[in-house]
Amino acid sequence: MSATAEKFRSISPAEFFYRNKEIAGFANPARALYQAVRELVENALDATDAHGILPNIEVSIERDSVKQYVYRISVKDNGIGIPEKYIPEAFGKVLFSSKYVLRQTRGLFGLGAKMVILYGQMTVGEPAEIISAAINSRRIYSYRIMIDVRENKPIIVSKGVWPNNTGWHGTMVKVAIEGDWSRAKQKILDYIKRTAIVTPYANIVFKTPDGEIYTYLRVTETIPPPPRETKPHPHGVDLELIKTMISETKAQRLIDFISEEFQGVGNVIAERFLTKYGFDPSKDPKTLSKEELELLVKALKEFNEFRKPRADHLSPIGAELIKIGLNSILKPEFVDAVTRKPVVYEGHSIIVEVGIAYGGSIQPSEEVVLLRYANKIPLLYDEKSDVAWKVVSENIDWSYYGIVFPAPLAILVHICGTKIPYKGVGKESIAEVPVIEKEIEEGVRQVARSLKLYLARKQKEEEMMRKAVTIIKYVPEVARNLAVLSKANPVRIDEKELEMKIFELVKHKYGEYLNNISSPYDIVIGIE
Ligand SMILES: Nc1ncnc2c1ncn2[C@@H]1O[C@H](COP(=O)(O)OP(=O)(O)OP(=O)(O)O)[C@@H](O)[C@H]1O
Repeated sequence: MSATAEKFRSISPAEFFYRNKEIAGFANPARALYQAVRELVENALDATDAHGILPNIEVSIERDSVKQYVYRISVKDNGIGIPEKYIPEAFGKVLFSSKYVLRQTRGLFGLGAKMVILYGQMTVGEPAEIISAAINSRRIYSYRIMIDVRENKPIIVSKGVWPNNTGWHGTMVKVAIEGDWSRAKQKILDYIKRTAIVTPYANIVFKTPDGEIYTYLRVTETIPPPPRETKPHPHGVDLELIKTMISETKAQRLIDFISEEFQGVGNVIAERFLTKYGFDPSKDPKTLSKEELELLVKALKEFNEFRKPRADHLSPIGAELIKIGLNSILKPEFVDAVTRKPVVYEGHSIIVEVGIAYGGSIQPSEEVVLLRYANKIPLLYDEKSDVAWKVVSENIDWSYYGIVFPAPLAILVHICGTKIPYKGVGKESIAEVPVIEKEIEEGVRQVARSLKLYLARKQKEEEMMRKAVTIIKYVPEVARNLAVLSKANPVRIDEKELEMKIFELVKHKYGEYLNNISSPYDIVIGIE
């Protein structure tokens, strides 16, 4: 038997994702349509709110009149735009991004927009169109682009330039892909709605292939402080990172390298650290041996006198905005939210935020309605494998908080940070990292306690109301009887007047529960 020789070759990142589109969320036409909208909307939001611009986002999906499986997606924003020289690669080279820095953005992998274009190319074959003007650009550029999968580079099909007379800035991306609107519709509508909940400062207009228009208008002009780039924390480094940092640093002494390139390290601490572990502070970091580098990484992770990672570069939504968002979209009877203090995960700060909404327009259901977010991205798939699901369904005993299912209860969990432990590049669920799980649990308990107080107060009010109503119910009768008895009395008593007098007495005692009741007759009708 003759063995055939194995054929070896390497493939480009574009080809890898072309072959494995499922791992990026493009498993079938329905999922792909959802994922495409998501990737483009997230880029639009990153280009606006992460730069302090109040977002105006227009999303449209149109069905091709002949090929019914073809959908044309267009997403337009008023963001910072893309400098012309980067447009082709930003949309035509897989793993090309402006977000490979330590900054809290929705985008992370340098993949999303390219996957949409690649998927469109595989299923429909039309080039994608990108129209963009960077801030202060005197021209608007338009590129029609395809991706050279083998070479992982953009193919520019055509290019246009216009004068930017109105000072417009922003980006519009148009791409045709195979989709399945009927199966994706609910998820896409949910996605847009959940995005609107955490961006109450955005205008979002969504035009569906059925000709419906969903509009989420800005309800506040308050926008979270934009995220800022930060430096790595010593506890988060590994051998590879330290090598890169050393190759890029301008510092010529170890002490300068440690104090300048890391966050949370001043000169004094850097010196104490280096002395403790026997490093010469004036040594050139570029001359460290392999063994010394290994020792340095171990020591950086171990030394516990560095300041904790800072979190002022992060951009949490904030409890007030969460409450505004939940109120305006879910219209509940009760809402509360909390932004927890930062915690540290592998040398990165993480902030967990939790919101709660109860009653009102929320439909009672057998389970908590869980609204999950990471860096302001709504996560809709793989709910059951997410750490937040574990917390609300396993760790919390809701009966302790006075909740009996079915209940009209929604919990919002937002995790933000420069490193999020997503379970995959599709960014749909978050791993069960103990420190994050604990924070979510504490946050949920905090807002659940506030709901419990509200429900207890409401129950007491209802009891008092019932009591007052029961008493008042008899007012007319007691008054009549008193009037009859008083007939023997020479002084004439007006029956009506007496009823009102007794009613006023009762109202005086229970007045705060009887705001809408001005006469005993209102009650008699109302209570049965
Ligand atoms: N609407 C937009 N406005 C401004 N810049 C954009 C826009 N869309 C994309 N870009 C630029 O193109 C780059 C590539 O986008 P892409 O969606 O491929 O990856 P990403 O957003 O960096 O990461 P991820 O794969 O996690 O979404 C972005 O980093 C950004 O610089």
